[in-house]
Amino acid sequence: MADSPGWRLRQALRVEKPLQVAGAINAYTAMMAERVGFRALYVSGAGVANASFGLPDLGITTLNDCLEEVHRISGVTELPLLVDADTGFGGAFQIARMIRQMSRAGAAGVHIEDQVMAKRCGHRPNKAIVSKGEMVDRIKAAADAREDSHFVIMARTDALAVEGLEAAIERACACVEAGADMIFPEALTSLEDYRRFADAVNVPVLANITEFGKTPLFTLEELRNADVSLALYPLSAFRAMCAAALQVYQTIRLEGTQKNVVGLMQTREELYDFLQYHGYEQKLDQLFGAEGGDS
Ligand SMILES: C[C@](O)(C(=O)O)[C@H](CC(=O)O)C(=O)O
Ligand SMILES: [Mg+2]
Repeated sequence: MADSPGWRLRQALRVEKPLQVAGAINAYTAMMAERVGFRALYVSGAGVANASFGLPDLGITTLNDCLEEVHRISGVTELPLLVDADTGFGGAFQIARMIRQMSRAGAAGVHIEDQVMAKRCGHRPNKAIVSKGEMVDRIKAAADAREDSHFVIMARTDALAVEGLEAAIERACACVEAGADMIFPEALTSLEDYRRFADAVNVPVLANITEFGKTPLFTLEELRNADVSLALYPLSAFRAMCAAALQVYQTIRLEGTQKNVVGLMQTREELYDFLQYHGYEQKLDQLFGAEGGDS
């Protein structure tokens, strides 16, 4: 399908390398990320769990929880959305159903990982992974379920921490063979390892540049030199929003006024600009006349 979200994600990879993929914790931040020029957005599994449900990223949230975010975000942006589908949310038929529902909700692609269903954050210790065979089956089920051939199936492997580099690369290659369009090697620690993956798999490789994890905050230039095709910032804006929110709450509580933290805030004018508030207002006036409301 020309001009489907999947097609747009593949196009974006052609114009930008590494393609910067910005985590959007909700519909409004997606609009801001689009406005500053990102060409692709990300719906983080950790983000859905943490921000929408106040839960840790331990495989507790469901496909529907995630789909709801995808719906909301795809409703306000034309940018292609890469979505974190964790372990696929079930067995082969559930993975197939997940792919169709993600696609219908407006996703451009998903990544599915090889952790066991009771998953952990990729940058935490004691991860357990399924066998290579089981992971390959997840990818086969996903690739087979596509209704739009451009919809992107990205295989994420968490195997580095469990089985080492060679085994992780072998898994990634098996996933490509099974139909994965792109590879997400999780929690790598060196540029050299990214290069090894990129050389071996021959499909685009994503680097997850998440803060406070195992992967150093490599620059775009460094990633480009390691032949990385996508640079992901899954929770960067969310972490900053949380720190600012905490500061505002603490200040109001302690000082009895928010005067000292107003500088941290986005103004009403900026908010309305991103939302195109005045355009809506004009529409109202045009439809129903200008009298009657507050300004
Ligand atoms: C990319 C990730 O899967 C996510 O859900 O955003 C997380 C990010 C994080 O916890 O920093 C992961 O790397 O497991
Ligand atoms: Mg995740």
